[in-house]
Amino acid sequence: MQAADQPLLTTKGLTRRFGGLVAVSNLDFEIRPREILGLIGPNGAGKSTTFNLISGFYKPTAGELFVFGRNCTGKSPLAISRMGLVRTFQHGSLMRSMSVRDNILLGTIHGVGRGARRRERVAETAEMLGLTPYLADEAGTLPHGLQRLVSIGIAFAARPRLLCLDEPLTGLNQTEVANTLTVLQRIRDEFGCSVLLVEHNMKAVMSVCDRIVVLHHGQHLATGTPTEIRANGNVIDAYLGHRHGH
Ligand SMILES: Nc1ncnc2c1ncn2[C@@H]1O[C@H](COP(=O)(O)OP(=O)(O)OP(=O)(O)O)[C@@H](O)[C@H]1O
Repeated sequence: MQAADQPLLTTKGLTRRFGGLVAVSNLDFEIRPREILGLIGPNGAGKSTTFNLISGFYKPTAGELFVFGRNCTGKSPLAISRMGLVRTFQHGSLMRSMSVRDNILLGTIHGVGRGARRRERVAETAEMLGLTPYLADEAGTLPHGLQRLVSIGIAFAARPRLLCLDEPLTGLNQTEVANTLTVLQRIRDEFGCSVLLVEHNMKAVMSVCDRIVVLHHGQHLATGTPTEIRANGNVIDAYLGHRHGH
């Protein structure tokens, strides 16, 4: 059993090179139970690379990755997702021609049980995300904001302990952003699930995250609460000074 306060994920010296370019350099950070952690940084800072490293899609050039206390360095995406770390993709993960119900059902393939249990899980997930009225609709016909929620629903239907979201707010209007942030808070508060949020919408990150990790040129620049990050001179110089309010 893991101690209640043991980090869900820890990286030690995580490094990824692409030829001569060091996309992520010697990165140490952790994700704690029941927290929404923002991962931010200017374009090219190394956020997506970090995201791909921790979900097993990229192998690190150096360094180690621990998931729930186990060394998972070099493990496959499937092995990592079966340990309870589930991710979404920047451009959505849904099957456009399938119903919302069948999309969410895809997220229950592993570890949920048989038919009735899976259907129950779909209903509970849809309720949680406000998708119940759309269960029979073809996913590709829904407004953009609802499609994003379906993608989150597919990932969350597996009831991960850590849900990793890659720019889930891109292209959403203000109402859709607010709605999605409420969903993320409920996922944390009601299910005790931690969330890793890679996101450019700074206002949203500042409002929803418990802690924020800032990358710059592949290097760790700062970690802190939103208040600490806002006041951090290095962050302001490197990033917020140019992009705050984006
Ligand atoms: N597959 C790859 N091959 C070569 N270089 C890559 C690859 N993926 C990323 N890079 C480079 O690594 C650096 C970090 O890129 P990454 O996509 O991780 O940054 P990011 O912070 O996610 O940027 P953005 O906010 O623009 O999505 C960039 O210089 C990028 O060009």
